[in-house]
Amino acid sequence: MKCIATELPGVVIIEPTVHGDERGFFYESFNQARFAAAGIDTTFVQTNVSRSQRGVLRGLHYQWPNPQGKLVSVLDGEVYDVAVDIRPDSPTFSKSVAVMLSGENKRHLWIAPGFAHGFCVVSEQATFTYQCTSLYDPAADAAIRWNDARFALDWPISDPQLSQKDRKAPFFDEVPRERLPDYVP
Ligand SMILES: Cc1cn([C@H]2C[C@H](O)[C@@H](COP(=O)(O)OP(=O)(O)O[C@H]3O[C@H](C)C(=O)[C@H](O)[C@H]3O)O2)c(=O)[nH]c1=O
Repeated sequence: MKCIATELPGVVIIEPTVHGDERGFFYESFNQARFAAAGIDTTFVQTNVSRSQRGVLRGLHYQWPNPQGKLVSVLDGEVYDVAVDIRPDSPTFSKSVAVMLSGENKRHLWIAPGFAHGFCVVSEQATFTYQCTSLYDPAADAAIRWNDARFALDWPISDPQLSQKDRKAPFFDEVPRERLPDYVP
């Protein structure tokens, strides 16, 4: 597998080694030893799958307390995936990384705990799957408005289909400090 650093420490693009043969292909989506050797020493306790149609945008979401690290990828279709540093004390606060993830490129994105995450679907359909380092905690589940000008995200769609929760998500400046992740160097 190949790891590609991004401008955000804690957000890493991973390209798995794909084993193709006349039947199709095989790749390891996660291998604890290989990830640890690459500096991502983690395990996962929950795997999620969501399916969305073109134009759907899910995000920007995070958990605090009980933040989740996420290893995200697309099984089929294509999404524009975004991780945003929302930790006020972080040296890279308010910076973001955007990556195209697709069933074709098989790219994964590791997003350490403390970042907000979101994606929008640019194919007819997309099956999105991600492993989390901590369990879903509805009381800690939080969202920030997808198009908050503070983060200047360059979404490839302008009028996304949003959940009710995401339509009403607060802007960053409306979120009390205690509901934002702490920066852990
Ligand atoms: C996240 C989650 C949700 N749910 C239930 C709660 C709702 O009844 C339903 C849909 O939840 P929600 O609208 O929050 O799902 P998404 O909008 O896809 O949220 C996710 O999408 C963004 C991109 C993320 O990175 C987060 O992991 C996650 O917030 O699934 C669960 O039962 N377990 C879970 O772990």
